[in-house]
Amino acid sequence: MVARLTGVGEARRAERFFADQGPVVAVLVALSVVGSVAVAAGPFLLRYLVDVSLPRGHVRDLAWPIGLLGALLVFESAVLSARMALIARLGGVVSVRIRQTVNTHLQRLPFSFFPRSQPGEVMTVMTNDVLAAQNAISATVQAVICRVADIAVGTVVVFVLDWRLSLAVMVFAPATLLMVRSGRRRLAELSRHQRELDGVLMARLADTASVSGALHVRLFDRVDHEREWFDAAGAELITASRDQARLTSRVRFLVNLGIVATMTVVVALGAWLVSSERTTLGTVAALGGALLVSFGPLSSAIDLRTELAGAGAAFRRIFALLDVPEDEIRARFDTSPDASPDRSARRDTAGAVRAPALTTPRPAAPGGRGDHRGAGGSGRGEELGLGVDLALEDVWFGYDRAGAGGGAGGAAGAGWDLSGVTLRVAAGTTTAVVGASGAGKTTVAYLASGMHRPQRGSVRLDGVSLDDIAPSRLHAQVGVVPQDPHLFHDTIAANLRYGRLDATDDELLAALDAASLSALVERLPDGLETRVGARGYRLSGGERQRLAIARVLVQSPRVLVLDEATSALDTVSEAAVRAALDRLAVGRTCLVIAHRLSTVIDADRIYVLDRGRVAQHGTHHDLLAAGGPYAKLYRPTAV
Ligand SMILES: Nc1ncnc2c1ncn2[C@@H]1O[C@H](COP(=O)(O)OP(=O)(O)OP(=O)(O)O)[C@@H](O)[C@H]1O
Repeated sequence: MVARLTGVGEARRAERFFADQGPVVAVLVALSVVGSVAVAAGPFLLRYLVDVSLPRGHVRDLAWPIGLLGALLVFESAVLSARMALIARLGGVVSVRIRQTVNTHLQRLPFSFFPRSQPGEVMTVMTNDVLAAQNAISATVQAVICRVADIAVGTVVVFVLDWRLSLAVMVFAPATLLMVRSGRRRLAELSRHQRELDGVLMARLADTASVSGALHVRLFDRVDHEREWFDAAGAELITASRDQARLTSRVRFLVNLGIVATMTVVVALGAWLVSSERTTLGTVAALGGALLVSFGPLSSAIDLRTELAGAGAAFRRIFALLDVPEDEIRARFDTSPDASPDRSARRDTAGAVRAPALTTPRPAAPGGRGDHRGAGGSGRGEELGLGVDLALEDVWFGYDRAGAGGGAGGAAGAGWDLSGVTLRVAAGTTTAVVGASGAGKTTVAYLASGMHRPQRGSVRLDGVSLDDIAPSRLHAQVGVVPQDPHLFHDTIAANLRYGRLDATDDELLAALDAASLSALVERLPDGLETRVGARGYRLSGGERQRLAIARVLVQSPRVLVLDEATSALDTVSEAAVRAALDRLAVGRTCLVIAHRLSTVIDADRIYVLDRGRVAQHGTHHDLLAAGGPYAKLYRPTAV
């Protein structure tokens, strides 16, 4: 229904968002029929009033038809407001459904989607496009259910009143209807343009109004530049909406012209029929009333057309987002009820391989209750130093190949950011990855934590490929402290519980203590319940990093991936972060991405990356003694 009206094939898919709203639609249909029938009685009463009551000239003969007419109008108004309330409810349900579906889909997307997407793009879909879709669905339901009833009943009434006059209407009305169709393509084009501009505007706003965006706008004194950019884009948007309004009003004028022409013909023909006593004055008056009931919906069809043209572009964007393929591995292990009807990655539970046994006990969280996920042994104070080993085996990865289906094709070195990397971190040991900027160190961290999947080769935990481990299980085992840890705009406690939802306050305090943050939290007025501000900007850089470390302490994983960013900190902060990291690393399998060589001297093994390849590996002393890339990298820092 929506598809045909919008002229957008994808809109058919939107019908699923209100597929279970059958009862509401049924009540709407019933109300519409009742309302239209009530209105249909109006013209007959009018005819009686003009042809019978008025000539008699008695007040009592006028009173009851007028009273009944008034009562009918009141009844029709009540039906109309009930109808509007139901349509609003339907629209509300639909918009929430669309948002839920998009959100479910977003959470199931692979991480690689996000660095590629424009900031604010998703928000525009969630706000503007969902609103346009909601309005279109409400307008369509209104048009299709309610107005069809009005037009159908109106047409019958017109025929019953006088078939000759209604024939005149039948000749002119289709021409009026055709006018509604005029300018449809141009209107759709303008709507699409307007929506695109809107999207660009919102995306820029999301970028410049984010904490770091706002900081950089001010640091580079680009306040006027941003304002001018926004004003120029706004002016373009105004032009687009003015063009749209102009086109809509032109179509509306043509339609009104058609209605006036029809009415004129009806009045002229009616006058002739009355004067030649072939019909009564009351019939012509009643017919005029009935036509108003039928033509009213016709002229508002123009607004519907505008609404739907905009919705076509909105649906296209919503479904473009829903068509981004989900993370196949997550889909394979997902056992939740399928909330998204648009899942493109099929679930293949039969193909799901069991996760590794991972039976070795893992280190307990500081002051914590050990392994809470039943993935092996548990308990405070259990033997540390045991864990799982982590290995990258002949891993090939290219960002520009990600999402393109990977594949084995492509010559070595062409478009690969990692080429044939093999790297092992024995259980309970620390392995460091070093290399020049852009060598691929952070990419190794992404692969080791399953954020990106290699196109060739494999990443293994205890010999089991990450592809065969359910994401929930994998992320319980592998903790990551990224280069720029994200804190959510929530309390310290909530941020820490991102590590483990059921952690007790005591466990949180113990983790904060291990990260040397106890003093800070004690100083804060609301303690654990203090909000850290957008992205944690109410904390210092070092405090943010230590809070991120404490979060991973709460998570208490067996494998740790640390993408160090201590170079951004002053010496005191760095020492505090380093101490927290050391405490976090005890007894765990650690992969340290080192941006400063001074931090890796004690690592059990060091891998030197050079343009995505392993150039050397060994201990600090072996590598120094061997000369080569490591010695070259180390020397400048050893001064
Ligand atoms: N999201 C991305 N999309 C495309 N290319 C990327 C992306 N992220 C990184 N790269 C590219 O991959 C290569 C390796 O990047 P990576 O971030 O792993 O380097 P790094 O060794 O960690 O560098 P640094 O020490 O400067 O952080 C670089 O050439 C980089 O430009």
